Amino acid sequence: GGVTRRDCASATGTVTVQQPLNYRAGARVQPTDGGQLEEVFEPATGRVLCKVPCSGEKEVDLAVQSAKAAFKIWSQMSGMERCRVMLEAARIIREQRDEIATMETINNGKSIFEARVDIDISWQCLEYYAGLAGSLAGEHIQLPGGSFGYTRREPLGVCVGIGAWNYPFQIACWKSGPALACGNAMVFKPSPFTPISVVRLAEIFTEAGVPKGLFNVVQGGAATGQLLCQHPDVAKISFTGSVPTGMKIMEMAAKGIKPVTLELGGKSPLIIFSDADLENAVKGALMANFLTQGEVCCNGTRVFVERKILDTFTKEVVKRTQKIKIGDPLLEDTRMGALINRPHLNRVQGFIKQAKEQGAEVLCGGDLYVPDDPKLKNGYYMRPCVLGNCKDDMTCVKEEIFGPVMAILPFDTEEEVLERANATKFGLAGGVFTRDIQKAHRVVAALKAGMCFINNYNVSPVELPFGGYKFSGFGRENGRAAIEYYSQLKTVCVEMGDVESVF
Ligand SMILES: NC(=O)C1=CN([C@@H]2O[C@H](COP(=O)(O)OP(=O)(O)OC[C@H]3O[C@@H](n4cnc5c(N)ncnc54)[C@H](O)[C@@H]3O)[C@@H](O)[C@H]2O)C=CC1
Ligand SMILES: C[N+](C)(C)CCCC(=O)O
Repeated sequence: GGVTRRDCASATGTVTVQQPLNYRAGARVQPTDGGQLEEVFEPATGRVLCKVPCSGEKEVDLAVQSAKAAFKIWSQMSGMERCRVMLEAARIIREQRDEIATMETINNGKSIFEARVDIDISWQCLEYYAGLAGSLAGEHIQLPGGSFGYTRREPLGVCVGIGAWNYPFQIACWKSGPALACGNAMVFKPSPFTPISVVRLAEIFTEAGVPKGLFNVVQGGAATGQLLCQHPDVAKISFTGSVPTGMKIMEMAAKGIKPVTLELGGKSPLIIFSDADLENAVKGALMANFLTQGEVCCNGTRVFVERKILDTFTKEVVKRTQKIKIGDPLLEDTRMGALINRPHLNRVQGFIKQAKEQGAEVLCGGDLYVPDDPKLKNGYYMRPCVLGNCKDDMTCVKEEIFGPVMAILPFDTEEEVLERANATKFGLAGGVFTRDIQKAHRVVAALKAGMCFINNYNVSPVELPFGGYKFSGFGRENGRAAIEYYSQLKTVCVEMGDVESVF
Protein backbone atom coordinates (compact mmCIF):
# COMPACT_ATOMS: atom_id res chain seq x y z
CA GLY A 1 0.00 0.00 0.00
CA GLY A 2 1.06 3.57 0.57
CA VAL A 3 1.43 6.37 -1.88
CA THR A 4 3.34 5.56 -5.04
CA ARG A 5 5.51 8.03 -6.88
CA ARG A 6 2.91 8.33 -9.60
CA ASP A 7 0.25 9.21 -7.03
CA CYS A 8 2.50 11.97 -5.73
CA ALA A 9 3.11 13.34 -9.19
CA SER A 10 -0.60 13.53 -9.87
CA ALA A 11 -1.85 15.07 -6.63
CA THR A 12 -4.28 17.95 -6.96
CA GLY A 13 -2.43 21.22 -7.45
CA THR A 14 0.87 19.76 -8.66
CA VAL A 15 0.37 18.94 -12.31
CA THR A 16 1.43 20.92 -15.35
CA VAL A 17 1.13 19.69 -18.91
CA GLN A 18 4.11 20.19 -21.18
CA GLN A 19 3.67 17.87 -24.14
CA PRO A 20 1.95 19.12 -27.30
CA LEU A 21 -1.77 18.33 -27.38
CA ASN A 22 -2.34 18.03 -31.10
CA TYR A 23 -1.97 14.56 -32.52
CA ARG A 24 -1.37 13.87 -36.17
CA ALA A 25 -0.05 10.98 -38.25
CA GLY A 26 0.64 8.92 -35.15
CA ALA A 27 2.48 11.50 -33.03
CA ARG A 28 1.99 14.49 -30.76
CA VAL A 29 2.72 17.67 -32.69
CA GLN A 30 2.64 21.41 -32.25
CA PRO A 31 0.12 22.85 -34.72
CA THR A 32 1.84 24.31 -37.79
CA ASP A 33 -0.28 27.45 -37.57
CA GLY A 34 -1.29 27.49 -33.93
CA GLY A 35 -2.90 30.83 -33.21
CA GLN A 36 -4.52 32.11 -30.05
CA LEU A 37 -3.51 30.39 -26.80
CA GLU A 38 -6.31 28.97 -24.65
CA GLU A 39 -5.65 28.64 -20.92
CA VAL A 40 -6.59 25.24 -19.55
CA PHE A 41 -7.60 25.16 -15.88
CA GLU A 42 -7.56 22.65 -13.10
CA PRO A 43 -11.09 23.20 -11.73
CA ALA A 44 -10.20 21.87 -8.27
CA THR A 45 -7.63 24.64 -7.68
CA GLY A 46 -8.17 27.25 -10.36
CA ARG A 47 -4.56 26.78 -11.51
CA VAL A 48 -3.56 26.93 -15.15
CA LEU A 49 -2.49 23.46 -16.33
CA CYS A 50 -1.22 24.59 -19.72
CA LYS A 51 -1.89 26.93 -22.61
CA VAL A 52 -3.05 25.33 -25.81
CA PRO A 53 -2.66 26.89 -29.24
CA CYS A 54 -5.80 26.80 -31.38
CA SER A 55 -5.29 25.08 -34.72
CA GLY A 56 -5.77 27.06 -37.91
CA GLU A 57 -6.65 26.16 -41.45
CA LYS A 58 -3.30 24.54 -42.31
CA GLU A 59 -3.21 22.29 -39.28
CA VAL A 60 -6.83 21.24 -39.76
CA ASP A 61 -6.07 20.37 -43.36
CA LEU A 62 -2.97 18.39 -42.40
CA ALA A 63 -5.00 16.41 -39.86
CA VAL A 64 -7.72 15.68 -42.42
CA GLN A 65 -5.13 14.63 -45.04
CA SER A 66 -3.44 12.39 -42.52
CA ALA A 67 -6.81 10.79 -41.72
CA LYS A 68 -7.50 10.35 -45.43
CA ALA A 69 -4.25 8.45 -45.93
CA ALA A 70 -4.93 6.14 -42.98
CA PHE A 71 -8.50 5.60 -44.16
CA LYS A 72 -7.18 4.00 -47.35
CA ILE A 73 -5.46 1.28 -45.31
CA TRP A 74 -7.98 0.84 -42.50
CA SER A 75 -11.06 0.68 -44.72
CA GLN A 76 -9.49 -2.16 -46.72
CA MET A 77 -8.96 -4.31 -43.66
CA SER A 78 -11.52 -6.94 -42.75
CA GLY A 79 -13.84 -6.37 -39.82
CA MET A 80 -12.06 -9.09 -37.87
CA GLU A 81 -8.71 -7.37 -38.38
CA ARG A 82 -10.14 -4.09 -37.14
CA CYS A 83 -11.74 -5.94 -34.25
CA ARG A 84 -8.36 -7.21 -33.06
CA VAL A 85 -6.80 -3.74 -33.03
CA MET A 86 -9.76 -2.20 -31.23
CA LEU A 87 -9.76 -4.93 -28.59
CA GLU A 88 -6.11 -4.16 -27.97
CA ALA A 89 -6.96 -0.45 -27.56
CA ALA A 90 -9.70 -1.41 -25.08
CA ARG A 91 -7.22 -3.58 -23.18
CA ILE A 92 -4.68 -0.75 -22.91
CA ILE A 93 -7.32 1.67 -21.64
CA ARG A 94 -8.33 -0.87 -19.01
CA GLU A 95 -4.71 -1.28 -18.01
CA GLN A 96 -4.19 2.50 -17.74
CA ARG A 97 -7.60 3.14 -16.21
CA ASP A 98 -6.42 4.84 -13.02
CA GLU A 99 -3.95 7.05 -14.80
CA ILE A 100 -6.46 8.18 -17.43
CA ALA A 101 -9.11 8.72 -14.76
CA THR A 102 -6.66 10.85 -12.78
CA MET A 103 -5.94 12.97 -15.83
CA GLU A 104 -9.68 13.37 -16.44
CA THR A 105 -10.28 14.39 -12.83
CA ILE A 106 -7.48 16.95 -12.89
CA ASN A 107 -8.77 18.57 -16.07
CA ASN A 108 -12.53 18.23 -15.57
CA GLY A 109 -12.91 18.52 -11.79
CA LYS A 110 -15.18 15.48 -11.35
CA SER A 111 -14.46 13.00 -8.56
CA ILE A 112 -11.92 10.28 -9.24
CA PHE A 113 -14.61 7.78 -8.23
CA GLU A 114 -16.76 8.88 -11.16
CA ALA A 115 -13.87 9.35 -13.58
CA ARG A 116 -12.98 5.68 -13.16
CA VAL A 117 -16.54 4.73 -14.11
CA ASP A 118 -16.26 6.97 -17.20
CA ILE A 119 -13.07 5.20 -18.25
CA ASP A 120 -14.70 1.81 -17.73
CA ILE A 121 -17.60 2.85 -19.96
CA SER A 122 -15.00 4.05 -22.49
CA TRP A 123 -13.13 0.76 -22.86
CA GLN A 124 -16.39 -1.16 -22.80
CA CYS A 125 -17.53 0.97 -25.73
CA LEU A 126 -14.42 0.10 -27.78
CA GLU A 127 -14.77 -3.55 -26.82
CA TYR A 128 -18.41 -3.57 -27.88
CA TYR A 129 -17.71 -2.01 -31.29
CA ALA A 130 -14.71 -4.26 -31.80
CA GLY A 131 -17.20 -7.13 -31.50
CA LEU A 132 -19.55 -5.55 -33.99
CA ALA A 133 -16.71 -4.82 -36.45
CA GLY A 134 -16.22 -8.52 -36.92
CA SER A 135 -19.85 -9.13 -37.76
CA LEU A 136 -20.74 -6.20 -40.03
CA ALA A 137 -22.45 -7.62 -43.08
CA GLY A 138 -24.82 -6.79 -45.88
CA GLU A 139 -27.78 -8.66 -47.27
CA HIS A 140 -28.21 -10.99 -50.21
CA ILE A 141 -31.49 -10.58 -52.09
CA GLN A 142 -32.73 -12.99 -54.75
CA LEU A 143 -34.30 -11.57 -57.91
CA PRO A 144 -36.23 -13.24 -60.79
CA GLY A 145 -34.36 -15.50 -63.24
CA GLY A 146 -31.45 -16.19 -60.90
CA SER A 147 -30.42 -12.57 -60.78
CA PHE A 148 -29.70 -11.17 -57.38
CA GLY A 149 -28.61 -8.16 -55.45
CA TYR A 150 -26.47 -7.63 -52.40
CA THR A 151 -25.68 -4.80 -50.08
CA ARG A 152 -22.34 -3.75 -48.66
CA ARG A 153 -22.01 -1.69 -45.50
CA GLU A 154 -19.24 0.76 -46.38
CA PRO A 155 -17.50 3.40 -44.28
CA LEU A 156 -18.09 7.11 -44.95
CA GLY A 157 -14.46 8.29 -44.95
CA VAL A 158 -13.00 10.95 -42.66
CA CYS A 159 -15.39 11.65 -39.80
CA VAL A 160 -15.14 14.64 -37.52
CA GLY A 161 -15.90 14.35 -33.81
CA ILE A 162 -16.48 17.50 -31.77
CA GLY A 163 -16.82 17.05 -28.04
CA ALA A 164 -18.09 18.79 -24.90
CA TRP A 165 -16.07 19.12 -21.69
CA ASN A 166 -18.15 17.03 -19.29
CA TYR A 167 -17.05 13.56 -20.43
CA PRO A 168 -13.93 14.31 -22.51
CA PHE A 169 -12.48 10.80 -22.84
CA GLN A 170 -15.81 8.99 -22.92
CA ILE A 171 -17.27 11.22 -25.62
CA ALA A 172 -14.20 10.56 -27.78
CA CYS A 173 -14.71 6.80 -27.33
CA TRP A 174 -18.44 6.97 -28.02
CA LYS A 175 -17.59 8.60 -31.35
CA SER A 176 -14.40 6.82 -32.38
CA GLY A 177 -15.66 3.36 -31.34
CA PRO A 178 -18.40 3.01 -33.96
CA ALA A 179 -16.52 5.19 -36.46
CA LEU A 180 -13.40 3.04 -36.47
CA ALA A 181 -15.36 -0.23 -36.30
CA CYS A 182 -17.07 0.72 -39.58
CA GLY A 183 -13.72 1.45 -41.23
CA ASN A 184 -13.67 5.26 -40.98
CA ALA A 185 -10.88 7.58 -39.91
CA MET A 186 -11.46 10.42 -37.46
CA VAL A 187 -10.30 13.91 -36.63
CA PHE A 188 -11.42 14.81 -33.13
CA LYS A 189 -11.66 18.22 -31.54
CA PRO A 190 -12.23 18.22 -27.81
CA SER A 191 -13.59 21.21 -25.93
CA PRO A 192 -10.83 23.78 -25.33
CA PHE A 193 -11.58 23.41 -21.59
CA THR A 194 -10.62 19.72 -21.59
CA PRO A 195 -7.98 19.10 -24.26
CA ILE A 196 -5.78 16.64 -22.37
CA SER A 197 -7.14 13.10 -22.04
CA VAL A 198 -8.21 12.56 -25.65
CA VAL A 199 -4.58 12.83 -26.78
CA ARG A 200 -3.90 9.80 -24.61
CA LEU A 201 -6.66 7.98 -26.49
CA ALA A 202 -4.90 8.85 -29.75
CA GLU A 203 -1.64 7.41 -28.41
CA ILE A 204 -3.42 4.26 -27.29
CA PHE A 205 -4.94 3.73 -30.73
CA THR A 206 -1.47 4.02 -32.27
CA GLU A 207 0.01 1.64 -29.71
CA ALA A 208 -2.81 -0.81 -30.42
CA GLY A 209 -1.88 -0.84 -34.10
CA VAL A 210 -4.18 1.46 -36.07
CA PRO A 211 -2.54 2.95 -39.19
CA LYS A 212 -0.78 6.23 -38.37
CA GLY A 213 -3.22 9.08 -38.88
CA LEU A 214 -6.39 7.09 -38.31
CA PHE A 215 -7.29 9.08 -35.22
CA ASN A 216 -6.07 12.67 -35.02
CA VAL A 217 -6.64 15.44 -32.51
CA VAL A 218 -6.83 19.13 -33.29
CA GLN A 219 -7.21 21.66 -30.49
CA GLY A 220 -9.19 24.85 -30.55
CA GLY A 221 -12.60 26.40 -30.08
CA ALA A 222 -15.39 27.49 -32.39
CA ALA A 223 -13.09 28.72 -35.20
CA THR A 224 -11.19 25.43 -35.39
CA GLY A 225 -14.46 23.53 -35.19
CA GLN A 226 -15.83 25.49 -38.12
CA LEU A 227 -12.76 24.75 -40.24
CA LEU A 228 -13.30 21.06 -39.56
CA CYS A 229 -17.01 21.14 -40.40
CA GLN A 230 -16.42 23.06 -43.62
CA HIS A 231 -13.52 20.95 -44.86
CA PRO A 232 -14.51 19.42 -48.22
CA ASP A 233 -12.80 16.09 -47.46
CA VAL A 234 -14.81 15.52 -44.29
CA ALA A 235 -17.65 13.03 -44.80
CA LYS A 236 -19.51 13.23 -41.51
CA ILE A 237 -19.75 15.26 -38.32
CA SER A 238 -20.67 13.92 -34.92
CA PHE A 239 -21.23 16.65 -32.37
CA THR A 240 -21.83 16.71 -28.62
CA GLY A 241 -22.57 20.09 -27.15
CA SER A 242 -25.14 22.82 -26.82
CA VAL A 243 -28.24 23.44 -28.93
CA PRO A 244 -27.08 26.77 -30.44
CA THR A 245 -23.77 25.24 -31.58
CA GLY A 246 -25.64 22.17 -32.85
CA MET A 247 -27.71 24.43 -35.10
CA LYS A 248 -24.57 26.03 -36.55
CA ILE A 249 -23.00 22.62 -37.14
CA MET A 250 -26.11 21.45 -38.96
CA GLU A 251 -26.08 24.52 -41.17
CA MET A 252 -22.45 23.95 -42.11
CA ALA A 253 -23.15 20.27 -42.73
CA ALA A 254 -26.08 21.19 -44.96
CA LYS A 255 -23.77 23.18 -47.24
CA GLY A 256 -21.67 20.06 -47.80
CA ILE A 257 -24.58 17.53 -47.70
CA LYS A 258 -22.78 15.87 -44.81
CA PRO A 259 -24.64 13.61 -42.42
CA VAL A 260 -24.58 14.76 -38.79
CA THR A 261 -25.15 13.24 -35.39
CA LEU A 262 -26.21 15.81 -32.82
CA GLU A 263 -26.09 15.02 -29.10
CA LEU A 264 -27.42 18.23 -27.57
CA GLY A 265 -28.73 19.47 -24.28
CA GLY A 266 -31.74 18.50 -22.24
CA LYS A 267 -34.11 19.29 -19.37
CA SER A 268 -35.34 15.81 -18.73
CA PRO A 269 -38.24 14.77 -16.51
CA LEU A 270 -38.02 12.18 -13.76
CA ILE A 271 -41.44 11.02 -12.56
CA ILE A 272 -41.80 9.51 -9.10
CA PHE A 273 -45.12 7.80 -8.39
CA SER A 274 -46.28 7.24 -4.82
CA ASP A 275 -46.09 3.46 -5.21
CA ALA A 276 -42.35 3.60 -5.99
CA ASP A 277 -39.74 2.02 -3.76
CA LEU A 278 -38.85 5.21 -1.91
CA GLU A 279 -35.25 4.31 -1.18
CA ASN A 280 -34.58 3.57 -4.87
CA ALA A 281 -36.49 6.63 -6.04
CA VAL A 282 -34.41 8.90 -3.81
CA LYS A 283 -31.18 7.30 -4.98
CA GLY A 284 -32.43 7.61 -8.56
CA ALA A 285 -33.15 11.31 -8.15
CA LEU A 286 -29.62 11.91 -6.88
CA MET A 287 -28.12 9.89 -9.73
CA ALA A 288 -30.29 11.86 -12.13
CA ASN A 289 -28.99 15.22 -10.89
CA PHE A 290 -25.61 15.19 -9.25
CA LEU A 291 -23.20 13.13 -11.35
CA THR A 292 -20.29 15.24 -12.62
CA GLN A 293 -21.47 18.25 -10.56
CA GLY A 294 -24.75 18.14 -12.48
CA GLU A 295 -22.97 18.81 -15.77
CA VAL A 296 -24.70 15.98 -17.62
CA CYS A 297 -26.84 16.43 -20.70
CA CYS A 298 -29.33 13.66 -19.89
CA ASN A 299 -29.91 14.68 -16.26
CA GLY A 300 -33.45 14.37 -14.92
CA THR A 301 -33.54 17.88 -13.51
CA ARG A 302 -37.32 18.21 -13.37
CA VAL A 303 -38.27 15.79 -10.64
CA PHE A 304 -42.06 15.34 -10.66
CA VAL A 305 -43.25 13.80 -7.38
CA GLU A 306 -46.77 12.51 -6.72
CA ARG A 307 -48.20 14.86 -4.11
CA LYS A 308 -48.99 12.07 -1.64
CA ILE A 309 -45.29 11.42 -1.08
CA LEU A 310 -43.96 14.93 -1.75
CA ASP A 311 -42.96 15.66 1.84
CA THR A 312 -41.37 12.32 2.67
CA PHE A 313 -39.56 12.18 -0.65
CA THR A 314 -38.32 15.76 -0.47
CA LYS A 315 -37.10 15.39 3.10
CA GLU A 316 -35.13 12.28 2.22
CA VAL A 317 -33.65 13.82 -0.96
CA VAL A 318 -32.53 16.90 0.96
CA LYS A 319 -31.02 14.79 3.73
CA ARG A 320 -28.98 12.72 1.24
CA THR A 321 -27.98 15.73 -0.84
CA GLN A 322 -26.57 17.45 2.25
CA LYS A 323 -24.44 14.39 2.92
CA ILE A 324 -22.70 14.45 -0.47
CA LYS A 325 -19.01 14.89 0.24
CA ILE A 326 -17.65 17.84 -1.75
CA GLY A 327 -13.95 18.63 -2.10
CA ASP A 328 -10.64 17.53 -3.57
CA PRO A 329 -11.77 15.38 -6.50
CA LEU A 330 -8.70 13.14 -6.28
CA LEU A 331 -9.59 11.97 -2.76
CA GLU A 332 -11.17 8.52 -2.67
CA ASP A 333 -14.19 9.52 -0.58
CA THR A 334 -15.07 12.71 -2.48
CA ARG A 335 -18.37 12.39 -4.34
CA MET A 336 -18.64 15.88 -5.84
CA GLY A 337 -15.74 17.87 -7.22
CA ALA A 338 -15.49 21.28 -8.85
CA LEU A 339 -17.49 22.74 -11.75
CA ILE A 340 -15.66 23.23 -15.01
CA ASN A 341 -14.68 26.91 -14.69
CA ARG A 342 -15.44 30.21 -13.01
CA PRO A 343 -17.81 31.61 -15.68
CA HIS A 344 -19.84 28.41 -15.63
CA LEU A 345 -20.01 28.41 -11.82
CA ASN A 346 -21.23 32.02 -11.97
CA ARG A 347 -23.83 31.05 -14.56
CA VAL A 348 -25.17 28.26 -12.35
CA GLN A 349 -25.23 30.65 -9.36
CA GLY A 350 -27.17 33.10 -11.52
CA PHE A 351 -29.83 30.46 -12.22
CA ILE A 352 -30.24 29.84 -8.47
CA LYS A 353 -30.53 33.56 -7.73
CA GLN A 354 -33.15 33.91 -10.44
CA ALA A 355 -35.02 30.85 -9.13
CA LYS A 356 -35.30 32.51 -5.71
CA GLU A 357 -36.52 35.75 -7.29
CA GLN A 358 -39.17 33.81 -9.19
CA GLY A 359 -40.44 32.20 -5.99
CA ALA A 360 -38.62 28.88 -5.76
CA GLU A 361 -37.39 27.84 -2.33
CA VAL A 362 -33.82 26.67 -1.80
CA LEU A 363 -34.25 23.56 0.35
CA CYS A 364 -30.51 22.97 0.57
CA GLY A 365 -27.21 24.01 -0.97
CA GLY A 366 -26.84 26.33 -3.91
CA ASP A 367 -24.18 28.41 -2.21
CA LEU A 368 -20.46 28.40 -2.97
CA TYR A 369 -18.38 25.85 -1.13
CA VAL A 370 -14.91 26.78 0.10
CA PRO A 371 -12.87 23.73 1.12
CA ASP A 372 -10.59 23.96 4.18
CA ASP A 373 -7.58 22.79 2.22
CA PRO A 374 -5.77 26.04 1.25
CA LYS A 375 -4.74 24.74 -2.18
CA LEU A 376 -8.42 24.33 -3.12
CA LYS A 377 -9.44 27.89 -2.18
CA ASN A 378 -9.65 29.07 -5.78
CA GLY A 379 -11.50 25.99 -7.05
CA TYR A 380 -14.99 26.18 -8.54
CA TYR A 381 -17.07 24.45 -5.88
CA MET A 382 -20.69 24.82 -4.90
CA ARG A 383 -23.07 22.83 -2.71
CA PRO A 384 -25.59 20.69 -4.59
CA CYS A 385 -28.96 22.39 -4.56
CA VAL A 386 -32.55 21.17 -4.23
CA LEU A 387 -35.28 23.63 -5.19
CA GLY A 388 -38.81 23.33 -3.82
CA ASN A 389 -41.95 25.31 -4.55
CA CYS A 390 -41.12 25.21 -8.25
CA LYS A 391 -43.59 26.09 -11.03
CA ASP A 392 -43.40 24.87 -14.63
CA ASP A 393 -42.87 28.36 -16.03
CA MET A 394 -39.86 29.25 -13.88
CA THR A 395 -36.52 29.65 -15.68
CA CYS A 396 -34.93 27.01 -13.44
CA VAL A 397 -37.56 24.52 -14.64
CA LYS A 398 -37.42 25.48 -18.32
CA GLU A 399 -33.73 26.02 -19.06
CA GLU A 400 -30.83 23.62 -18.91
CA ILE A 401 -28.65 24.72 -15.96
CA PHE A 402 -25.88 22.12 -16.39
CA GLY A 403 -25.03 22.28 -12.70
CA PRO A 404 -26.03 20.51 -9.46
CA VAL A 405 -29.54 21.94 -9.24
CA MET A 406 -32.62 19.74 -8.86
CA ALA A 407 -36.13 21.15 -9.18
CA ILE A 408 -38.93 19.31 -7.38
CA LEU A 409 -42.45 19.64 -8.82
CA PRO A 410 -45.54 18.02 -7.31
CA PHE A 411 -48.18 16.33 -9.48
CA ASP A 412 -51.55 14.62 -8.98
CA THR A 413 -52.37 12.44 -11.98
CA GLU A 414 -50.55 10.42 -14.61
CA GLU A 415 -52.21 12.30 -17.44
CA GLU A 416 -51.25 15.66 -15.96
CA VAL A 417 -47.64 14.73 -15.31
CA LEU A 418 -47.14 13.39 -18.84
CA GLU A 419 -48.48 16.57 -20.31
CA ARG A 420 -46.12 18.65 -18.16
CA ALA A 421 -43.14 16.33 -18.63
CA ASN A 422 -43.43 16.65 -22.41
CA ALA A 423 -43.98 20.41 -22.42
CA THR A 424 -40.36 21.22 -23.29
CA LYS A 425 -38.39 21.84 -26.45
CA PHE A 426 -35.88 19.20 -25.33
CA GLY A 427 -36.28 15.42 -25.52
CA LEU A 428 -33.09 13.72 -24.49
CA ALA A 429 -34.09 11.51 -21.58
CA GLY A 430 -36.77 10.73 -19.04
CA GLY A 431 -37.38 8.40 -16.15
CA VAL A 432 -40.13 6.86 -14.08
CA PHE A 433 -40.13 5.18 -10.68
CA THR A 434 -43.13 2.97 -9.88
CA ARG A 435 -43.80 -0.61 -8.81
CA ASP A 436 -46.71 -0.84 -11.30
CA ILE A 437 -45.19 -2.42 -14.41
CA GLN A 438 -48.01 -1.46 -16.72
CA LYS A 439 -47.89 2.13 -15.61
CA ALA A 440 -44.11 2.18 -16.04
CA HIS A 441 -44.24 1.03 -19.66
CA ARG A 442 -47.27 3.20 -20.45
CA VAL A 443 -45.49 6.28 -19.10
CA VAL A 444 -42.21 5.75 -20.95
CA ALA A 445 -44.13 5.03 -24.16
CA ALA A 446 -45.76 8.44 -23.80
CA LEU A 447 -42.55 10.32 -22.97
CA LYS A 448 -41.17 12.25 -25.94
CA ALA A 449 -37.54 11.45 -25.23
CA GLY A 450 -34.88 9.24 -26.77
CA MET A 451 -33.47 7.63 -23.61
CA CYS A 452 -35.91 6.45 -20.97
CA PHE A 453 -35.25 4.77 -17.65
CA ILE A 454 -37.58 2.64 -15.53
CA ASN A 455 -36.64 2.42 -11.84
CA ASN A 456 -33.12 3.76 -12.34
CA TYR A 457 -31.46 6.77 -13.96
CA ASN A 458 -28.22 7.70 -15.76
CA VAL A 459 -26.83 4.22 -16.07
CA SER A 460 -25.25 3.81 -19.50
CA PRO A 461 -24.73 0.30 -20.80
CA VAL A 462 -22.87 0.69 -24.10
CA GLU A 463 -25.17 -1.90 -25.68
CA LEU A 464 -28.09 0.56 -25.58
CA PRO A 465 -28.50 3.33 -28.14
CA PHE A 466 -28.36 6.84 -26.68
CA GLY A 467 -29.65 10.05 -28.23
CA GLY A 468 -32.37 12.63 -28.31
CA TYR A 469 -35.73 13.67 -29.68
CA LYS A 470 -36.71 17.24 -30.61
CA PHE A 471 -34.10 19.95 -29.80
CA SER A 472 -31.90 17.38 -28.07
CA GLY A 473 -30.72 16.23 -31.47
CA PHE A 474 -30.80 13.13 -33.61
CA GLY A 475 -28.71 10.17 -34.54
CA ARG A 476 -27.65 7.66 -31.91
CA GLU A 477 -24.48 6.76 -30.08
CA ASN A 478 -23.84 3.35 -28.53
CA GLY A 479 -25.65 0.15 -29.38
CA ARG A 480 -26.00 -1.39 -32.83
CA ALA A 481 -27.89 1.72 -33.92
CA ALA A 482 -24.71 3.82 -34.11
CA ILE A 483 -23.44 1.66 -36.99
CA GLU A 484 -26.13 3.24 -39.17
CA TYR A 485 -24.67 6.66 -38.52
CA TYR A 486 -21.07 5.81 -39.39
CA SER A 487 -21.63 3.79 -42.55
CA GLN A 488 -23.42 3.93 -45.84
CA LEU A 489 -25.16 1.20 -47.74
CA LYS A 490 -24.11 0.24 -51.23
CA THR A 491 -26.51 -1.83 -53.29
CA VAL A 492 -25.15 -4.05 -56.03
CA CYS A 493 -27.62 -5.37 -58.60
CA VAL A 494 -26.35 -8.44 -60.50
CA GLU A 495 -27.86 -9.58 -63.81
CA MET A 496 -27.57 -13.30 -64.50
CA GLY A 497 -29.43 -13.24 -67.83
CA ASP A 498 -29.33 -11.02 -70.89
CA VAL A 499 -30.12 -7.34 -70.97
CA GLU A 500 -33.73 -6.77 -72.02
CA SER A 501 -33.38 -3.40 -73.66
CA VAL A 502 -36.27 -1.01 -74.15
CA PHE A 503 -34.52 0.33 -77.24
N1 LIG B 1 -26.47 15.08 -25.60
C1 LIG B 1 -25.26 14.85 -25.13
O1 LIG B 1 -24.76 13.75 -25.26
C2 LIG B 1 -24.50 15.93 -24.44
C3 LIG B 1 -24.81 17.26 -24.57
N2 LIG B 1 -24.08 18.24 -23.95
C4 LIG B 1 -24.47 19.63 -24.05
O2 LIG B 1 -23.33 20.45 -24.25
C5 LIG B 1 -23.46 21.70 -23.57
C6 LIG B 1 -22.23 22.00 -22.76
O3 LIG B 1 -21.07 21.81 -23.53
P1 LIG B 1 -20.27 23.03 -24.17
O4 LIG B 1 -18.89 22.54 -24.42
O5 LIG B 1 -20.46 24.24 -23.34
O6 LIG B 1 -21.06 23.23 -25.54
P2 LIG B 1 -20.65 24.08 -26.81
O7 LIG B 1 -21.73 23.89 -27.78
O8 LIG B 1 -20.28 25.44 -26.43
O9 LIG B 1 -19.30 23.41 -27.34
C7 LIG B 1 -19.24 22.07 -27.72
C8 LIG B 1 -18.09 21.87 -28.69
O10 LIG B 1 -18.34 22.56 -29.91
C9 LIG B 1 -17.24 23.41 -30.23
N3 LIG B 1 -17.79 24.55 -30.98
C10 LIG B 1 -18.30 25.70 -30.46
N4 LIG B 1 -18.75 26.49 -31.45
C11 LIG B 1 -18.53 25.84 -32.61
C12 LIG B 1 -18.79 26.12 -33.98
N5 LIG B 1 -19.39 27.27 -34.35
N6 LIG B 1 -18.45 25.23 -34.92
C13 LIG B 1 -17.88 24.06 -34.56
N7 LIG B 1 -17.60 23.73 -33.29
C14 LIG B 1 -17.93 24.60 -32.32
C15 LIG B 1 -16.63 23.73 -28.90
O11 LIG B 1 -15.30 24.15 -29.04
C16 LIG B 1 -16.75 22.40 -28.18
O12 LIG B 1 -15.74 21.49 -28.58
C17 LIG B 1 -24.69 21.58 -22.73
O13 LIG B 1 -25.73 22.29 -23.34
C18 LIG B 1 -25.03 20.10 -22.76
O14 LIG B 1 -26.37 19.82 -22.67
C19 LIG B 1 -23.00 17.90 -23.20
C20 LIG B 1 -22.64 16.58 -23.04
C21 LIG B 1 -23.39 15.51 -23.62
C1 LIG C 1 -22.62 8.67 -18.68
N1 LIG C 1 -23.80 9.46 -18.48
C2 LIG C 1 -24.97 8.67 -18.80
C3 LIG C 1 -23.89 9.84 -17.08
C4 LIG C 1 -23.79 10.71 -19.27
C5 LIG C 1 -23.58 10.51 -20.74
C6 LIG C 1 -24.00 11.68 -21.58
C7 LIG C 1 -23.14 12.88 -21.47
O1 LIG C 1 -22.07 12.91 -22.12
O2 LIG C 1 -23.52 13.83 -20.75
